[in-house]
Amino acid sequence: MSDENNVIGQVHEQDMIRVTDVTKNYSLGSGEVEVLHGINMSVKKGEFVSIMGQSGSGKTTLMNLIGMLDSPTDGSISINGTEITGRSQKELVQMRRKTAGFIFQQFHLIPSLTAYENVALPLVFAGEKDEGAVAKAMEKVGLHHRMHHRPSEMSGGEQQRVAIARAVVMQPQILLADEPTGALDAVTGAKIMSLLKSLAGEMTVIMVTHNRELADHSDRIIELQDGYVKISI
Ligand SMILES: Nc1ncnc2c1ncn2[C@@H]1O[C@H](COP(=O)(O)OP(=O)(O)OP(=O)(O)O)[C@@H](O)[C@H]1O
Repeated sequence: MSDENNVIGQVHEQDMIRVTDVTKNYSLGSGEVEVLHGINMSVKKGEFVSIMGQSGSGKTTLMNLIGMLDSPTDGSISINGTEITGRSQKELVQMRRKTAGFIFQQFHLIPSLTAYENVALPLVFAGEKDEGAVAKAMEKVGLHHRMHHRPSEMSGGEQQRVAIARAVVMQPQILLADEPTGALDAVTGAKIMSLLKSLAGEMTVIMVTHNRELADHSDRIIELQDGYVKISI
């Protein structure tokens, strides 16, 4: 694939995410395998972008790099104008805490904690106490009436809402969602999509999905194929 096909959008002052010539290799027993082959893309502040592509095309790998959970082998990534490549683990943890919120297909709530306590966790880890922020996040996801329920006492959709509240309680600039509706029925999934859509603008939302219908709710779709950007609509 030519470099031209691999360039998405123009570099722009308002870019929240800028990925430049990013490659990612994983070590595999005898050697290394390259799974991202020079990705170029940018996402504007407040934009809602879906990343699509077949299984193994590199969606989660790219998402983990943007979310500072992993580092590229080569190339550079900047978030809101700040270069994140070449940083120490400690710096990355700090930047991630301030900048990014994550949600996953499985909600990853702590079963023994109430909804309120689950949402408050990032504040606890940051050594902050802000009951107003927890209430505000719960309100944002429409779950202020479920504050004291435990995950087992909530539906899947409600649990994902709690996970979203936890992801946004620190007011991240970017919300990263990996198959956020994969464990939900179609109606519940559509409601979660509306919620994500309502959060975009206030923050930049990146969603990995296999579902084209869901991706159509976003502002733009970036499609990966075998570690290359295939198309951006
Ligand atoms: N830690 C790892 N070590 C070695 N190879 C890996 C590792 N993580 C991912 N890979 C490989 O990298 C490629 C891309 O994986 P990735 O999980 O990013 O794909 P994906 O598009 O998110 O797939 P899916 O839709 O199935 O989740 C795959 O071939 C995978 O086997």
